Amino acid sequence: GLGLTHRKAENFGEWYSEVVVNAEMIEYYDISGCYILRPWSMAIWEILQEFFDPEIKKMKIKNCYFPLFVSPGVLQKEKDHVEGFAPEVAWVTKSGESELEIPIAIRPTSETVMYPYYSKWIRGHRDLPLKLNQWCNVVRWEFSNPTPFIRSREFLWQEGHTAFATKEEADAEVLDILELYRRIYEEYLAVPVIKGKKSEMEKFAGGLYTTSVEAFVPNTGRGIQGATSHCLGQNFAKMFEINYENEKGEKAMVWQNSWAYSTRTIGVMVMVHGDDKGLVLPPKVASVQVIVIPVPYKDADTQGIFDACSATVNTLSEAGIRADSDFRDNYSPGWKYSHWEMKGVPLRIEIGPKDLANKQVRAVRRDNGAKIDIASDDLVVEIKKLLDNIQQNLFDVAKQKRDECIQVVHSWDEFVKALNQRKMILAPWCDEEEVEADVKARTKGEMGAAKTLCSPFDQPELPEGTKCFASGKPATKWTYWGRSY
Ligand SMILES: O=C(C[C@H]1NCCC[C@H]1O)Cn1cnc2c(c1=O)CCCC2
Ligand SMILES: [Mg+2]
Repeated sequence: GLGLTHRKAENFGEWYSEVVVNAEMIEYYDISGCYILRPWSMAIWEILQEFFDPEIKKMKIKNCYFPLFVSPGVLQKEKDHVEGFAPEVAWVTKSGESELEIPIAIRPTSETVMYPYYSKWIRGHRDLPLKLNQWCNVVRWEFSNPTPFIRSREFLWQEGHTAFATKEEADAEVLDILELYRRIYEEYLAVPVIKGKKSEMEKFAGGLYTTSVEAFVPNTGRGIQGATSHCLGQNFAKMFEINYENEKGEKAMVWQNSWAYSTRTIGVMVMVHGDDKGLVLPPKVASVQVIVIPVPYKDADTQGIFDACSATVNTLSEAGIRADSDFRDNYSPGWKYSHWEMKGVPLRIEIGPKDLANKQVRAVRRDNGAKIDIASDDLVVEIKKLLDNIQQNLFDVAKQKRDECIQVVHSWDEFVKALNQRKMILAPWCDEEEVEADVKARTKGEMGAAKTLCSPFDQPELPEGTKCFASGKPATKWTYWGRSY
């Protein structure tokens, strides 16, 4: 039949895999960890791109495209950048039958591809700021459990790479980009996120500091890094000799940022909003916001019903609403209801003989199943209101569920208890790296260890004398901890 065989609350992993396939978002591929993005999910990626790309263009960031291949020399150039990641780098070693003289890496990220040319292009202060972005794919040969959208060996992302004369400019841009990432999650995907700073252990090793938006999946009790915006400081400038002659004629190194969001955003949305009927799409990212379904009745005016459906689609489309109809005569209305619910379409419109006679349509909400009769004359206004309401409701429900998962703790025992209750834990911490390492060691297990997710910019009051939950030393900041993806 049409329905899912796994329930979200019972077998999350199987439920998720089934939803992304049954909603026609993903097709599994014969190479492990690689997935086909079908139009239903590609459309979401494009909608997010249509928001983000104009926004970075407003910031005078320009798109470019660098090669997929990285020569080994530069990849190894920034030691702490690559050492921890080396096993994930995929290499081309042959062409046809012949071995390549020198193996070539496939980009896992593009710092080392781009920065030798930043060094060449940035000579004087007039060459700054240099602000480039590229929309591309990257390859990371991950070994831990591959999951569509969330962890795949190839994924799509944008990666921004900017260079400034001053740290102040870099610091400001880090936060401007992070706000765009928050908007992607909260305004488009209806997923609540927390903005914060990564710990020294969790930050991008090659950088100065990392900020991120952190999401949370209540069903698994795991945090997930939604997107990152790093200040690289002058680390890469030193490594790749990216310096310039400043106004005073002195040689100075640039200050750099790099920032990315990826197709992982789509997986987070599926996990947060999906239910036992399948995908639930926030209207803002739904390629079809309204599906119109005729409900013919044996001797009733079938042509009239089909005409009313076409007119409804046209009226909505002209008003800028993404509407479509399902006129297939080889499926029953009931089958169609289940099919479009599985695909997560936010609103269904049914038109049967009674609706026709009463010059109305019946709208059914995907988020809460509510049925609403709408006079055809009020169609556009009422449908727009419903779509806005669905968008807001999905966010509110997700935020309420996420907030219920947040647990404030003050001691180790409370921490362990909350961890076992699959919570997102807010704890006072001394911010010492070896203490984080110790927490990881003490919480190691088949569910994975606890780690810091971020230290929220929005810090609660930290009373004088508050102790670190893990070390008992004086706490210096509130930090979110949890198991993660
Ligand atoms: O990619 C980044 C940092 C940075 N890259 C550019 C966009 C923003 C941000 O993600 C971190 N990183 C993650 N994963 C890997 C690498 C790596 O540098 C390098 C080698 C293989 C795997
Ligand atoms: Mg990784």
